[in-house]
Amino acid sequence: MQIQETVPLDAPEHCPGPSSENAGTASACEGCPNQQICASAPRGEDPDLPLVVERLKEIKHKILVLSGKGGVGKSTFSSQLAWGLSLEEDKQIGLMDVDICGPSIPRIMGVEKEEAHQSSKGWSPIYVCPNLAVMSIGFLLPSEDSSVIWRGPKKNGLIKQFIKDVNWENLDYLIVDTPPGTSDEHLSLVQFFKNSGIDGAVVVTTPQEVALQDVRKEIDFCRKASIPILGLVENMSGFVCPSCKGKSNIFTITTGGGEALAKEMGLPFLGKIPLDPLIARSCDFGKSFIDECPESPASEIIIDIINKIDESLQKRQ
Ligand SMILES: Nc1ncnc2c1ncn2[C@@H]1O[C@H](COP(=O)(O)OP(=O)(O)OP(=O)(O)O)[C@@H](O)[C@H]1O
Repeated sequence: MQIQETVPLDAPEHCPGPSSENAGTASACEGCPNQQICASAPRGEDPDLPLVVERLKEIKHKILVLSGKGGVGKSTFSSQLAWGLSLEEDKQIGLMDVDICGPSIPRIMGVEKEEAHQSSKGWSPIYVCPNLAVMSIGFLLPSEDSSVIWRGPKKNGLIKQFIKDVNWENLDYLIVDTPPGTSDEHLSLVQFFKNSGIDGAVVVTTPQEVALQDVRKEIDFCRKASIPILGLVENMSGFVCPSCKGKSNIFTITTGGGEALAKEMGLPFLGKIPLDPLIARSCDFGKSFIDECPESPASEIIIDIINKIDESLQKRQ
């Protein structure tokens, strides 16, 4: 199933797409909240697309990390995935944060006080260890507050600049931490990554019913945009008591949680990561949880999920 990737998901019926000749002026545009923006935006295929494709050519595997809801642990999982993949020292890993309104990767990766530097080859990512580089769109924002009111074309322009100008060099894996839901950022990512290929998306949810509902929309978005789904991760799946190690469920699971949803939607279920205060602590201190607490059951589960993702990517080659 292929859709016009540039048509927003909340667009009116018969939306011609923001880059079409009659964007903002067609009869279908009447009453659309984006009409003004579309009417004034540039037309046709983006002339910078070849530059974006050239930049992304150096990256072997590209993985999007998505969630329907905010706060379910998407950035936490993205960071663990990056740390975990970097344990193979001969592999080069990049972690890219495109959450314009709430970039949290710099803090989680312990680089929030760093500044990105520009060279003749573009922006250099920040290395947290020799084979793990991090870059956040937050490093390019003029001020923390200005981004919150940005809409469609301006966000799209910033994401394009970000993808085009960051000099990752040769990467084996690029993990892209996205904002929650299906917003302008996702449409831009699909537009800029489509010609160089996205290997797939990992979708993160909690077992809570409201989170699962939104995940269905995320899965639908991936299917419409022809993004393969590598699998579903259930995060905050029960609480492990630090003293007795007993597990209790925090969210009432009425429809079977992430595992049942994955089965229903015909997707691989990658695993259940428990709520563990030590995961939150590692993130707050910018450390790798799997390095800090290798013996923890949560670490074993995270490593198992990473291995499953890696195996599925190798099979796709
Ligand atoms: N398994 C876990 N155990 C304990 N705390 C967790 C776990 N996963 C995430 N957290 C904590 O939950 C909070 C939200 O996580 P995170 O920022 O990764 O969510 P998110 O989905 O990326 O949010 P947003 O969509 O707003 O960017 C953080 O404080 C994080 O440390």
